[in-house]
Amino acid sequence: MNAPVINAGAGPSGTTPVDALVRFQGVTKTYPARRGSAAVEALAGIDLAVPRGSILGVIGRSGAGKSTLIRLVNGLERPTHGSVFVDGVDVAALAEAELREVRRSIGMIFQHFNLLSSRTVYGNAALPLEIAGLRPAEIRARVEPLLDLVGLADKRDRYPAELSGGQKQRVGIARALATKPKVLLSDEATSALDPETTRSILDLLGTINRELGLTILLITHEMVVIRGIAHRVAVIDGGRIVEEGDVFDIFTRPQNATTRSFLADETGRNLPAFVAGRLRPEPVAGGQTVLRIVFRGPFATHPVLSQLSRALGIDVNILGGAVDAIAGRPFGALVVGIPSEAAVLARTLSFLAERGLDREVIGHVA
Ligand SMILES: Nc1ncnc2c1ncn2[C@@H]1O[C@H](COP(=O)(O)OP(=O)(O)OP(=O)(O)O)[C@@H](O)[C@H]1O
Repeated sequence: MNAPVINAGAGPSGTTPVDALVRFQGVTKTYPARRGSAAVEALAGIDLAVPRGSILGVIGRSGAGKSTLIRLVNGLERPTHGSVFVDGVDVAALAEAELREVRRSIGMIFQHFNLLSSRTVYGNAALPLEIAGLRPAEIRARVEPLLDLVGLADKRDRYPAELSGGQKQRVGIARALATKPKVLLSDEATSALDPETTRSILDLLGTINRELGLTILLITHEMVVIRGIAHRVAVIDGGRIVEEGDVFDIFTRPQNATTRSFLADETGRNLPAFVAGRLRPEPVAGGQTVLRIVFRGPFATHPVLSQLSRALGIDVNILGGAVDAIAGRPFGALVVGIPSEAAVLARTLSFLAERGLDREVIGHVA
């Protein structure tokens, strides 16, 4: 197979073919017309690689095509055109019996956990191994360390009804790992959980990725999931990948409108209401020009605003923003007001440019 060369961060400036554990190549999925409803093109022209050992997050709104994408990986759906490779095997070309074999190398966790209420924690985690025909001693040797890994060793004889949502998802993770999969598919696995529990489940998935080297493909509608765990992100909208790249790059320099809207609350892109309501396109005499300044990496911790204020002899008014870390790297987006004189604006923009900061004039206020 001639692997297409794409930039997935695995080599210098995108010149190295990615060692993809999962690869979508020219994938289109059209659900045929049914009585009373037209055909739906759920996915169109998807080219996407999940590099081996990495975590790729796919984010999109409801109906964007996320579930379809993930169901193509385990062969629950077949593409209308194109191929989906899992470790080099085109799952779309497999007969049902071969597909069952490949599915053993794919673990999956779900939004609503999908546990059997009549089975204990141990019984749920052991289920795929029972189905695969392993002996009880082999099953025990596999499941007990997994219950330790997910922090549920002391709950092994409890039933799902006795567990919290986070604990249920930990059982789901143990069950997904039982067959030693090559890839873990996560379908909105934290969407039913509160923020703190979400954090702990994401931490667990991060640990599993690092310690077991497990490749993870996750779909979500929450940017917090992407920033918490993913190395790379693909933004899907209307069945197409509209933006894809390193999480820090996409968070700090989003190019696409859909990406920007997902990021609005995350990274200080939303203007405070008291500014947004007063914004005008033209400068106002005696007023302020409103700028958004993006600090990336080491610049996030530099006292650039006080330097700007001193160098130009102006007041810099902080109107909003956020300073945080994304994928472990410092990042800030601040909205500031400076005196709205053309000369001040020109000098401010060149001051910021000299320091390598991204800057954007948003408008003017009285
Ligand atoms: N089995 C099906 N038959 C017909 N249309 C379908 C089928 N499954 C999904 N679709 C349609 O395909 C499009 C993509 O759906 P999909 O479930 O993949 O999106 P999604 O991003 O996962 O949405 P959500 O977050 O709401 O689950 C939608 O327009 C949906 O209505």
